[in-house]
Amino acid sequence: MEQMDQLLIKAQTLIEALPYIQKFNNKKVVVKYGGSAMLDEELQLNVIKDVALLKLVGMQPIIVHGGGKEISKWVGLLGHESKFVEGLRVTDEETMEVAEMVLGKVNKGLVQKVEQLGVKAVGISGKDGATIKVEKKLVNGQDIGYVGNIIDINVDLINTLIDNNFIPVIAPIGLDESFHAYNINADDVACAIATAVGAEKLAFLTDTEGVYKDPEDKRTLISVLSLEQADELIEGGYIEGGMLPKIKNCIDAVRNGVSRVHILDGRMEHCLLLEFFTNRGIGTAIINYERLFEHEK
Ligand SMILES: Nc1ncnc2c1ncn2[C@@H]1O[C@H](COP(=O)(O)OP(=O)(O)O)[C@@H](O)[C@H]1O
Ligand SMILES: CC(=O)N[C@@H](CCC(=O)OP(=O)(O)O)C(=O)O
Repeated sequence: MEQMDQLLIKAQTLIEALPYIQKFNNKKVVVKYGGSAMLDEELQLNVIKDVALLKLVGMQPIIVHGGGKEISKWVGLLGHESKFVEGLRVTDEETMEVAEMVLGKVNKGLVQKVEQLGVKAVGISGKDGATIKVEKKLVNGQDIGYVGNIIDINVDLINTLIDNNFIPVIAPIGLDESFHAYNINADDVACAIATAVGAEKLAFLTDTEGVYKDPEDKRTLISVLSLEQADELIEGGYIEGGMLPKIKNCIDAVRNGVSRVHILDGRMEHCLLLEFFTNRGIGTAIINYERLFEHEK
């Protein structure tokens, strides 16, 4: 009897997913995968299984990955210390070389895992097909090296891959007008790509439950954040380090028409499936209330 109950729960879970599967059918969804949630191989496989499932039920997922912690590890092994300004890595010529090597390895590792599950994937960086065009990014007027500010996304290659049933897996590297390689914050890439392809949803998988009002107090997790509240949190100094570019990107993506932007805990098993296919909101959703009401009219 107990076994029968468990089977019924499984069936109910599938039924609960049905409206979401219909809603997102043929829709592009961008998954940004980064942080220490990437370092654990088993966790990585679970995240990739979720993305493969999104693909198999008819969505068009695009993975944009980071690898910041892995880059810092290798910069350290070479005897240097990583420096960041407003969450962005100061990138000299040597660091750029390390970043390209590490991100290339991370990229192909993710592709390998998707392929292992019988789903087609192609790993690219923003260099391929001139997908990501950048200029040098200045932070408060400060030159922090080969750090790119995205000025254009060419969606041709991404769309060709999707049209041919591949999941594009994208590393955060771009080219400037003289074809020099630049390191780009992966959150910037996810946001720019989600906007350029007109994604229905953008999910950031990171190493925190979501956004806290007070990062020291886990009870202050915010489930839904309006654009105005997000601006206030930034101005109030509640958002620090790598969360700063993430939230700024969430705000940009929502302002530029991506309907749903979520920050999820990539360390939580199957957080993507729970977010996509159940009524239980997890993590933090960043919402444009005006557009939400427009939708409902
Ligand atoms: N208000 C906040 N709420 C949640 N996390 C925050 C906040 N302010 C700063 N953070 C930090 O931001 C980190 C996530 O950003 P980051 O390390 O860049 O992630 P990723 O590598 O996945 O892009 C968290 O681990 C946390 O330490
Ligand atoms: C300019 C810049 O900061 N680039 C990032 C690119 C990788 C990244 O963003 O990785 P996560 O998403 O895992 O943090 C870096 O070098 O760390």
